[in-house]
Amino acid sequence: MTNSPSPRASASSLDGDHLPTPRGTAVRADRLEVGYGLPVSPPIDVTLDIGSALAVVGPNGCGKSTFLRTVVGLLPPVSGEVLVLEGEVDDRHRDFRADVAIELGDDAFFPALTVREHLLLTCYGHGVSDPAQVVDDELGHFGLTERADALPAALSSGQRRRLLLASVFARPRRLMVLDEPEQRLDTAMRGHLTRRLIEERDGGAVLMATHDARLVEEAATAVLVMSESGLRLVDPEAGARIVRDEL
Ligand SMILES: Nc1ncnc2c1ncn2[C@@H]1O[C@H](COP(=O)(O)OP(=O)(O)OP(=O)(O)O)[C@@H](O)[C@H]1O
Repeated sequence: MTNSPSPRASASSLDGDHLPTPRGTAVRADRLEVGYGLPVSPPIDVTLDIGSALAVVGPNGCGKSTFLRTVVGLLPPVSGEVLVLEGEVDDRHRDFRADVAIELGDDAFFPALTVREHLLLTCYGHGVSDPAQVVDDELGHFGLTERADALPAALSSGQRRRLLLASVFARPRRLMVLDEPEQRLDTAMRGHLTRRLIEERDGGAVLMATHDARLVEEAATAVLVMSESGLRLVDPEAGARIVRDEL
């Protein structure tokens, strides 16, 4: 661990002092090396504040998913340290799972539960107070109302993706961790997701890996550019340009 503060991916650090004061730290990585026995990227130093959204971009295989998997406790750090919501990363701990909503692109469904039943189950598991209403709202947001009684096998791949994203938004959370949430979504739904992620910054934080320049430009407050040669923290406009022109 270093004594110097890690680069801060908060809106305020990149845009001046006119934005609301952050309310706590969502993710802090200190000289964090991620990988599978051996590191797959240079050490990561970054701080993501509540009220901010960090997009992680870079070419295929640079370690974006591996970083996200380490942040949510699915992989141990190779070296260095990561703190989530100012505490240890431990996905066995109920508080950690209550605070951190994860969508890493793994299609995992109960084959005999409908779309609505999947969302209700998520709400019950997280103690949502008005599950029926929340589920109706998310079905509407993600364009699944007409498919609410369908089984996963009867959905299109984009609709399955919408269900996974709806599950993340249906439950309480302080930090959202998303791996390429734009995958398999049509343009309209990508726009809708972008708006939801912007709203998420009101009291929450978002950490996402993405290859979508528009999502970077509109939904992120800072961008971590990963590459073999090193890591850079840039503003969303520069990050979107890098995604469009260099990746
Ligand atoms: N389970 C694993 N065991 C060993 N190496 C792995 C494993 N999963 C991924 N890797 C390797 O780790 C490196 C980083 O992979 P990672 O999935 O984090 O990349 P990424 O930046 O998310 O790529 P993409 O843009 O393709 O999603 C790659 O070289 C990959 O081959």
